[in-house]
Amino acid sequence: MPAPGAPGDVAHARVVSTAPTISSIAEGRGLIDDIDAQLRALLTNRRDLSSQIQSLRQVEGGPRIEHARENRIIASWADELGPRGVEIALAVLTLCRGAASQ
Ligand SMILES: O=C(O)C(=O)C[C@]1(C(=O)O)C=C[C@@H](O)C=C1
Repeated sequence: MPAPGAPGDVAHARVVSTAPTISSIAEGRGLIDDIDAQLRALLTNRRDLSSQIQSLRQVEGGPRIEHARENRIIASWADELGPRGVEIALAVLTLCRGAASQ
């Protein structure tokens, strides 16, 4: 396993909520819609970066999938969000690398 901070390591920093206190449903929904748009943009960037990494590894003769790295990623999501975090991590990985069997 890579040393903390080394390439390949997974950040485990705890994220603290910075959500403001809202005074109406419409305000809250507006903020949620903004967050969802940011999440989609982040996921699009993540998918593109993941695809480039997979291609670089394959050019070097390696496998497209790296299970040890995925396990560290899943663990970081579990640390932060519990069992639902694991589900999200698996969905993110499926979005970014397709089905694991490919
Ligand atoms: O970090 C890598 O080595 C990647 O290829 C990226 C990524 C990911 O999307 O997080 C995708 C496929 C690998 O199995 C592991 C992780």
